[in-house]
Amino acid sequence: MDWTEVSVMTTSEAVEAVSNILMEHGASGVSIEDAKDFAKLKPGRYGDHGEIIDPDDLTHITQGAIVSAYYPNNQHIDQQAARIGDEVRGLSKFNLNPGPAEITITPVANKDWQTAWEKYYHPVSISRFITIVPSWEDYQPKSDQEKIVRLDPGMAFGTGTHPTTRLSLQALEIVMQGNETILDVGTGSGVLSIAAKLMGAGPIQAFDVDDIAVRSAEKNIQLNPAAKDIHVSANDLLKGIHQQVDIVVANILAEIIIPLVPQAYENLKPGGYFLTSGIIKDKYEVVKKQLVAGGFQIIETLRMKDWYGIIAQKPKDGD
Ligand SMILES: C[S@@+](CC[C@H](N)C(=O)[O-])C[C@H]1O[C@@H](n2cnc3c(N)ncnc32)[C@H](O)[C@@H]1O
Repeated sequence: MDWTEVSVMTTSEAVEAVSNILMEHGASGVSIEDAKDFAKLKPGRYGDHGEIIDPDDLTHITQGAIVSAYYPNNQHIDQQAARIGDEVRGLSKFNLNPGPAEITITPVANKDWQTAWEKYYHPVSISRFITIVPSWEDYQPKSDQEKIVRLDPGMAFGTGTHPTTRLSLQALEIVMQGNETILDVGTGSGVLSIAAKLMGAGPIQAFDVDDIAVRSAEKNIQLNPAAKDIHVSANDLLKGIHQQVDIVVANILAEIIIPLVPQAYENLKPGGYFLTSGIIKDKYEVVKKQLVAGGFQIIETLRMKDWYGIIAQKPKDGD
């Protein structure tokens, strides 16, 4: 498989947010070159191979930062890179300086990357019952209880291996008992909706603001016949949606979860759960505060590496 490297020229302060944007677009990891890191290097320190380092001898950028990610080639990469650029420039709304936000696209046709891709997409047991299997892998469940989600993530986020997806699946497993109605906001590859269906959910509606994600989720639903009645559509969060469901699940960046809080509250039955993930450590307190201010009770916090997920509940009548 051929790959494309997408690099973003930004500022040191925006590195984390830009990395999140690249991950949201389906990257499995990012590499960061930050001028600040080079500035911290002291002459005479030992390098990885025992050599003495003189920072002046290293080729490096002298200002700002470059965040790069790799995506499998597809015909939408130019549009996707343009959207990444727009989102990076949009960081100024959150008082983060995006810097030049210049995007560079470089094709990478390299066998090593192919190996990395295959290594990354082996079947992965994501929770007690759910195993995610790449659509091209032959895999037989090891027990009757093991539920298989077949996925071809393409350019949409949601291979199942990212900690934020795992936290969302764990939260679903904790609250679900069967037949719940669910709204999946920011469905990406559709992974959470499909897994929820296999865990016995009732009607599910999945939304994503990105048309590529909507198409990817629809394709993945077809790969999983048990999930064929999931309804996917393009929508900005839950704008214009007025329902009364048992669960709203959203694995989206903290900044985007905040405007979703009142919409989720409105769309939940009393006693319904709002499951949020995609919350990086620094943003956990802010999101928690917004949930409480929005009327939710915090039931449980889940954590994996630097990522947090929150199980919040709309109070039952009389609570
Ligand atoms: C981190 S990915 C999560 C994908 C998948 N649900 C998972 O858990 O792996 C976040 C998704 O939210 C979508 N998204 C971002 N902003 C959104 C918005 N305002 N409304 C709906 N979806 C949005 C992105 O396009 C992306 O597919």
